[in-house]
Amino acid sequence: MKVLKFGGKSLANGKGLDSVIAIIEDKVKAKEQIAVVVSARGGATDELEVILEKAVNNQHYLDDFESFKNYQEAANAVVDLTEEFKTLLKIFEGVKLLGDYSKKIKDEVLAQGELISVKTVASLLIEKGIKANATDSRLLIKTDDVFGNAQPNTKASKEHVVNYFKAHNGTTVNIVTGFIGSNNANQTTTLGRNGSNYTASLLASFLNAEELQNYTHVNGIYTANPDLVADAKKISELSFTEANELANFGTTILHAKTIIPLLEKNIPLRILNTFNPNDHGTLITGNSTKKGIKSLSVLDDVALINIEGRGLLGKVGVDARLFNALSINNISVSIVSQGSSERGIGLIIPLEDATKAVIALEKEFETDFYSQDINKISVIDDVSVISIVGQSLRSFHKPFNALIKNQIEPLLFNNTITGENVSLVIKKHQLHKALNVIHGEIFGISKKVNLAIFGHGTVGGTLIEQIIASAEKIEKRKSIKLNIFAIANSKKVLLNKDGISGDWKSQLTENGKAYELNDISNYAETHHLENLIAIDNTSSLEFVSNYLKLVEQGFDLVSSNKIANTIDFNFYNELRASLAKYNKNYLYETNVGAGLPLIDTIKLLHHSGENIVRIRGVFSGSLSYIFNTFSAEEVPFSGVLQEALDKGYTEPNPREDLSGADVARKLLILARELDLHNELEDVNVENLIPVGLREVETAEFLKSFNQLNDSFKTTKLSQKEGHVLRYVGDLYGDLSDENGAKLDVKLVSVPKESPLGALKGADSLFEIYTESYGDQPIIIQGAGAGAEVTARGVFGDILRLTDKNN
Ligand SMILES: NC(=O)C1=CN([C@@H]2O[C@H](COP(=O)(O)OP(=O)(O)OC[C@H]3O[C@@H](n4cnc5c(N)ncnc54)[C@H](OP(=O)(O)O)[C@@H]3O)[C@@H](O)[C@H]2O)C=CC1
Ligand SMILES: N[C@@H](CC=O)C(=O)O
Repeated sequence: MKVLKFGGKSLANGKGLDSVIAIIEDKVKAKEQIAVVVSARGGATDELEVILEKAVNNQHYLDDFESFKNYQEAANAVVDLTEEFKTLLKIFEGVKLLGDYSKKIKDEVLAQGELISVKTVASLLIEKGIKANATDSRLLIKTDDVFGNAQPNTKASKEHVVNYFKAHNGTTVNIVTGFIGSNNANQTTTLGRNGSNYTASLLASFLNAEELQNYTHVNGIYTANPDLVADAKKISELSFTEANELANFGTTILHAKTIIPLLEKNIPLRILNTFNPNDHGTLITGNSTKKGIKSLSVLDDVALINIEGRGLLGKVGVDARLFNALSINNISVSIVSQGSSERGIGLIIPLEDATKAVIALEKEFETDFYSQDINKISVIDDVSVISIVGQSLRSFHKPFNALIKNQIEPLLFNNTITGENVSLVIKKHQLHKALNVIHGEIFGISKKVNLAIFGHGTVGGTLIEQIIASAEKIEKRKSIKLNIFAIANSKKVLLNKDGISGDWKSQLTENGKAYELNDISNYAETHHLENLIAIDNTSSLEFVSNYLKLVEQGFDLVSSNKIANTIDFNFYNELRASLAKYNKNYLYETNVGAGLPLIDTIKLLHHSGENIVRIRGVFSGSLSYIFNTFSAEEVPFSGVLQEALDKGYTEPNPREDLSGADVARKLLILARELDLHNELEDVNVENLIPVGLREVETAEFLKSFNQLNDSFKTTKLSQKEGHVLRYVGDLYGDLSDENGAKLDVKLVSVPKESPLGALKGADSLFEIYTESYGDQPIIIQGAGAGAEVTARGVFGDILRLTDKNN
C-alpha cells in the first residue's frame, strides 16, 4: 500500500482539487492500493482562526463565515456539509457570548476544516465511480490531552488504524483527515502545525506502507527556495538524516516528527507536485547519498536577543539561568552563540516571543543590572537565519567572503560539529541577496556576476557584443554567469535584472529611460542583485565623479577610461582609500597599452621589490599607426589620421592623441603605479597640433585635418636617411624619490631597424628597464589600440574580478 497526502493548496478549488481527484483516479485505475490523507482545503485553517478571533473579540464574523462556507461548498454540489457548518456556527456564537475560548474549543473549530475536506474529496471520487470512504481520524489517532499540540499514543493508534483498514480497505479508498485525533475522553485534539504530514507518516508506519507520497505545490526539495533563488536546483534524492537537518531549519514541507515514524520502518518518503504529477519529485530514503547534499534553508520570523555584560566572564551559571528563564516562559531557542570573552550571548528565538523573552530575562537578571555585571539586553527583530546544510567549515570561507564582498555582514554565525550545518544570522532586508550570493558560491554552477556597463560606443559596444557572445562558454568553463543588468550612455539607461542580450541597441532605443546614478543602484538593491561590477567605457570626467558613490554602493570597478587615474593625486588616494574601506577592487589594465598585460606586469615587478629605473616606448596605438604608416608610405598625414580615427584607434576626440594628452596620461598612470606622486602638469609634452587648431571646436577640428599635412611632411623629409618618426613616452630619472621622476612625451626620429623603428600597424611597445635586467629591457609589444583588443582587455579585468571574488 502507498499512503498519499495532499496539502491545503493542492486541495484548493479548481485546478488543485481537479488534479488531486485525477491523481487518485489514475492510481485506482492502475490497481494501486492507496490510502489518502488530506488537509483542510485552501486557506480553511487560517480562515477559521480569523473567524474565531473575530468572535472572541465580539466583532462581526458572519460575512467571513459566509465566504468560508461558499468556498467550501463550491467544490461539490452534492456533498452535505450542514453538520460541520452547524457545529462551527454554534461554537462561534458561544465564543462570542463568552468572550473567551480554550485550546480545546479551537481544536474543535479547526477540525471541521479537515472533516469538510474528507467529505468533499470522497464525494467527488464517488461521483467518478470510485469507491471512497470519508474517514474521521479522531476514531483512529488517540492522543494525550495537550490540545493544540497533542502527542499520539502510538500503541492505541496503531491498533485502531490496523483494525479500521482491515475492515474498510478492500476495494475502497479511505480518505482520512490529517491533523486531528482524540483523547481518551473522545474529545477532539490536533497534532500541531504540520500535523497532517504527521498523520500521513503515522498511517504509513502503522500500515507498513511501501511509500509515503506527499503531494505539495512544488516539484520537490530544492537547494534553496526557488521563489527567492532563481537558480535553485531540485534535489532528486536525500537521506532521512539530511532531510532532518533541512526540516529543523525551516524547510516547511518537512518536519522532523514526520520523518521519525518513516525512519523507524525504513519507509521512503517522496515529495511530489500535485500540479506536475509526472515529475519524480524528491525521494527521501534511509540510504545516505554518496556526495552529501547541500541546501540553503531559511528561518524567518525570528528575533535575535543579545545579552551583554562586562561581568559575565567566568561567572558560573549565567547560561543556566538564562535558559531556565526562557524555558519557564515556553520560549524555544534555535541558535546560541557566545564568545570566549563571555561578554555577550546571542540567541535566536521565535519573533512572537521576543517581548516576552526580554521581560523574562530582565526580571531574571535584575540584580545583575544593579551590580553592572550585565549592562544590556536588546532585541533585533528584523533578522533571518540562513542555514547552509551540508556545509563544513573547511570551505565555509567561500560563501562567507562572498557575503562580505557583497556588503552583507552576518550578525552572528554558528555551526554544528556533526551536522555539517552552518547558520548565519543576517538582517532581513538582505536575505534575498544573501541567499543568491551563497547559493552561487556553494553550488558553483551559477555564480552570478551583475554588470552595469556605462558607455556603449566603440569600446563599450564591442565589449557588450563580446560578453553576449561568450557568456554561455564562460558559464560552462568557469561556472560564472555574466549578467548585464544595465547599459547606459550619458542620457539613458536600459535595465533588465534577468540580463540584457540580443538586440540591446534597439532595446535601448525603445526602452531606455533617462536616469540618475542612484536609479541603477536602487534597481540592483530592489532586485537583490549580487556581485556588482560597474564598467566605465566612457572618456568622461563627469562620470568619474561617480566612482566613490559606486564603490560605496557595493560595486567593484573596471575602467578603460583613464581620467580617474590622472586627475589630481588627492582623488587618486581618496578612491583607493574608499576601495579599501568597502573591500572593493578597481581594475584598469586597458588604461595603458589597451589589451596588453602592462599594468599587471609593472605592479608585479614593483611590488616584488624589483627596481624599475625607466619605462620608455610608443605608448599610443593610434599615433603608432599614424607614424608607422606615414613614415612608410607616400600619403598625406590627414588621410592616415582619418584612417586611425575610422579604425577606432584614436580617442573619441583625436585631438587627445595628437596633443600628447593621451600619452601623458598613460605615463602618469605608470608613474603612479610606481608610487611616484606626479601630476599631469609634470609631463613635458610635445603637442603635435598647430597652435591655430588647439582651441577650435571638435567638429571644426575633425574637418581640418588637411591643415596638418604640410608641417608633418616637412618633419618627415628633414629626417636622416633610414630614419622614421615615432611618438614616444619616457619615464626616467631618480625613481627612488617619489618626486624625482621625469616624464617626457615627444616626437623622435629613430633608425628604421631599431625596435621602435621596426614597429608595425597600431602596435605599442614598452621597454621596462629594471636593476636586475640591466641594459636589456623587458619588452611588451602588441596591438596598443582598437576596439576589439581594448574590449577584450576590459573583459579580462571583469573575469579577473570574478576570480578575486572567489
Ligand atoms: N580606442 C581604444 O583603442 C582605446 C580606448 N580606451 C578608452 O576607452 C574609452 C571609450 O572610448 P570609445 O569607446 O572610443 O568612446 P566613444 O566615444 O565611442 O563612446 C563613449 C561612450 O560613453 C558614453 N558616455 C559619455 N559620457 C557619459 C556619461 N557621463 N555617463 C554615461 N555614459 C557616457 C557615450 O554616450 P553618449 O553618446 O551619451 O555621449 C558613449 O556611449 C575612452 O576612455 C578611451 O580612452 C582605452 C584604451 C584603448
Ligand atoms: N587612443 C589611444 C587608445 C588607447 O588608449 C591610443 O591610441 O593608444
